[in-house]
Amino acid sequence: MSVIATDGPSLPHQPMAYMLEGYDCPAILVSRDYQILATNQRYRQLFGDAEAEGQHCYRVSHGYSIPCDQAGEDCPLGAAVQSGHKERVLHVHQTPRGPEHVDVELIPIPDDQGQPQFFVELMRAVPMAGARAGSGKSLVGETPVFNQMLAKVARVSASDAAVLLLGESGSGKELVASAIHQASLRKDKALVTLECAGLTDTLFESELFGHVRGAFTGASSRRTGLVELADGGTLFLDEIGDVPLSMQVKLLRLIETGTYRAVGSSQLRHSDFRLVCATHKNLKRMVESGEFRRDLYYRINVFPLRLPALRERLADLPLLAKSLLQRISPGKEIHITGSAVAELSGYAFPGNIRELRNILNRAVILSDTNVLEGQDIQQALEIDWPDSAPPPEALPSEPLKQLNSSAPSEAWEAPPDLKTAERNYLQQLMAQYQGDKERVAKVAGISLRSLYRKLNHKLVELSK
Ligand SMILES: Nc1ncnc2c1ncn2[C@@H]1O[C@H](COP(=O)(O)OP(=O)(O)OP(=O)(O)O)[C@@H](O)[C@H]1O
Repeated sequence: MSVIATDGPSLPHQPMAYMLEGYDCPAILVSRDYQILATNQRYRQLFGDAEAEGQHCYRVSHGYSIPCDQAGEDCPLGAAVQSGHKERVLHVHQTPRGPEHVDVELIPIPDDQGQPQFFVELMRAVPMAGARAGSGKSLVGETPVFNQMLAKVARVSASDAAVLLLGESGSGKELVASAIHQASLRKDKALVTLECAGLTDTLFESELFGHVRGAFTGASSRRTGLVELADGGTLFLDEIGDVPLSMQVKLLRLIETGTYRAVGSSQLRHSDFRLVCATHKNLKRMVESGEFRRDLYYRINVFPLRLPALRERLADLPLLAKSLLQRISPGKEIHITGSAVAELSGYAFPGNIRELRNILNRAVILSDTNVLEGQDIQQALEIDWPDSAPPPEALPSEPLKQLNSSAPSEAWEAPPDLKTAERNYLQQLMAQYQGDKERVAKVAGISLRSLYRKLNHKLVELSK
């Protein structure tokens, strides 16, 4: 344990500082005015900052000069002062390894009057996600909307509740299902996936429940069902909205009782699995129109988790692009310029991250160098829509409506010129990061000076 010395003989927080070593995760003791009073060994091992003590937590963790809530982020300390209770939030912290997601828990320690006097801040790693390219993590992102989703993923993973992942195609539902499984107590058992789209009743039943030999023509041997394989682990039903009505009742019985019969068998079997389902369809509407069983809907929808579309987290584009480029060309360093990012940010991405990956892949193939410029992206986009025809399922969000049409039937507007797309992108980042220009410049991969120029801000502001 390490405690800061203050003037005078007594250190009122010293007994609490000793307590920090009792936690098996990084822990710090913070005063009401955000000063770090003590750190435990685990914190110093992982965050390595011997000089953290005496500094403000917002500077050490985020490099901010003002508390998080004043910088537009959730501040667990501010929240705990208000509530007097434990508060939890997911933040991206600076670490010696670069930015990392941290699940922060703040425990207020009251004084004699019951008012929060000190705070114990526990910081648990979030191994399922990365906030920098090259982190080796499959789930990448750092925008508030991504972090809010991640916080829910981290929470629900610890439970055994059925999760319903809702999101457009390519937004990462399968990846999140895998992250939930990997972070759960069932991680040492199987994660078994059934893609429900396009299955006939017979196929759905035999895939899920298995069949005995001779159950139907062509069943020459016994087949183990996915439900049996998922015993002890997680069953992931992708595109649950595509399960035929006739099969929904069998699924309901399985979920309610954990029991099933293999096709052609009268023997009742049992399987203990955690259920995760996903769909890009509006199940609620399907329930109303009678296409999806209401009772099944409530069974699978214990914990709904909405995945943001890529166009809702455009500020993640540079990070995602860098990370995907590493996956596309392992071992080869491919750089992406600000103009390429600006070009991408003018696009609506109906196919989300999967589509981003395809566009980057195409751009890499088309480019003669290892630097992707705006024109490479433009070319890659044109290959996809040579006639300037709109992607059929394009559903841009509000900020992008001016760039592309939202309804397939509406006339498609050409994207704006590159300069406008670039300015839109930078303005979106400015809004996202509450006007923190240094952060915006870093995220956009341009110098602070270029940022001012591109936003038409007077350079004189730089000296402020
Ligand atoms: N946050 C993320 N960070 C990095 N890569 C991501 C992220 N989310 C998704 N991807 C990548 O995007 C692609 C599509 O993801 P995934 O298959 O999980 O989407 P999906 O929502 O399940 O799509 P569908 O509904 O079409 O099945 C994959 O290559 C995945 O690795």
